[in-house]
Amino acid sequence: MGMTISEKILAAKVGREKVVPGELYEVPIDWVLCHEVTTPAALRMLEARGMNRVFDPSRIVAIPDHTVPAMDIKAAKLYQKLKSWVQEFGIQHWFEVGRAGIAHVVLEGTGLIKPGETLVSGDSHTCNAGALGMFATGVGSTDLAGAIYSGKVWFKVPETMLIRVTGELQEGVTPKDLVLEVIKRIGADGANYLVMEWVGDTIDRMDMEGRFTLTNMAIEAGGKTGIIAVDDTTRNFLAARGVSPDQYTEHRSDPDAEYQVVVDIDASEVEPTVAYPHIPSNGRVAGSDKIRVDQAYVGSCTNGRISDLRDVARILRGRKVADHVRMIVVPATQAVWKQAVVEGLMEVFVDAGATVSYPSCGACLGMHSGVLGPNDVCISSTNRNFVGRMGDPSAQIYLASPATVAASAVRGYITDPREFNESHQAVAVSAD
Ligand SMILES: CC(C)[C@H](C(=O)O)[C@@H](O)C(=O)O
Ligand code: SF4
Repeated sequence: MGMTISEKILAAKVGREKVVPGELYEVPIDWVLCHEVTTPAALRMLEARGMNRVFDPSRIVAIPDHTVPAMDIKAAKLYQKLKSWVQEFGIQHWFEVGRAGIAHVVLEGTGLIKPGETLVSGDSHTCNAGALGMFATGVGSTDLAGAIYSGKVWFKVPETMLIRVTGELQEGVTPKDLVLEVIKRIGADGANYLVMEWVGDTIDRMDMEGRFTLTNMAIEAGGKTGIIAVDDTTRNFLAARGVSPDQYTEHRSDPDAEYQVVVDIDASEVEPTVAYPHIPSNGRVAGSDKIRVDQAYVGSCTNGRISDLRDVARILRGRKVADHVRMIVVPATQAVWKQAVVEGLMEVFVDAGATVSYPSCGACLGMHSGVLGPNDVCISSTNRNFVGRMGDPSAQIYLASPATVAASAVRGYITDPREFNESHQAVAVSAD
């Protein structure tokens, strides 16, 4: 029996020919990502036990992102705790506020993390990096403390769910719609402790940004992580960041690898999908119901990349956000922010009546820059719509693609973005 890509990565790391799902291993970790929300607790755990050390300062990446620039004194203290630790231990990869953004998106583009490697962080969306053909997963503060101290984490080798996607996505339908459709089909616990491995010609044609959106949301189906094998798209993405193939190991699943379950998706049947409150698996076709929105939010580690901002600008260009809607666009990183300036997207947002906020997690987790009030209705390009996630518990969060968020902002109610497709517009004009 062959092995899956994730089994091969774990086997290589523990120095064995083969690993089998269910086995427990202490796995060497190549990279530990630290942000200011969960790392301080791990550090305090180590300090309390007189174990205050780091396994390798060159293998730790520290990026404050959730509560920065600090919006209150508590946040300022979390940031200070992370930064003083970075300075004390000479953590090599420190990304200061103003030189970074959302940690997962910053990290994916650094050229530090590479195919075949292992990555952990005290953050559930660490699975994002799986699109680079690596084993990346979120851990709790205790495991994070262990990883910082020893460079190792215990894992039970997970089984894998194969998601096979074939065919063309329709115009106006994006990877976000695809992943919301998959989570709708399998359920919010459908991939519990499974690796979600994405294959098929749709994935082969997808750019890295779309692939990160897919692997990012593995945790929303309970997945241990998401993963996509290396191909030319991955190699070119890495080459653009100065990383050549001799610097990493490409693993791929054997044809006779064993999967716990296989999910087949015809991409051409996927529609713009909106996850209704209060769970990401509650998907329905965008525009099925006329739902008035108060806030339209574009950002997060799922959908705050430049291609997402382009999708939004395409719809907002020459149009206005509806009078009763406040629209907030949050570029995921400083690099995305700058690129949006260069491409003139910022002007489009401002002209349309949307505001732009600094790169951070912002309102994705109800921290700042767009926290929802009682009964607010928000259409959001983020990844979770749990009760109270973005603010008041009575607020309603609808998850969607950036295009759907933009279309809904313009109309003032949740709208199918295909209404803004060029072909659709042409038909509308000729019918006039
Ligand atoms: C703050 C952090 C622990 C949390 C996570 O683990 O995912 C956050 O990033 C989130 O998206 O809910
Ligand atoms: S952007 Fe949202 S989902 Fe991503 S790490 Fe930040 S809070 Fe978590």
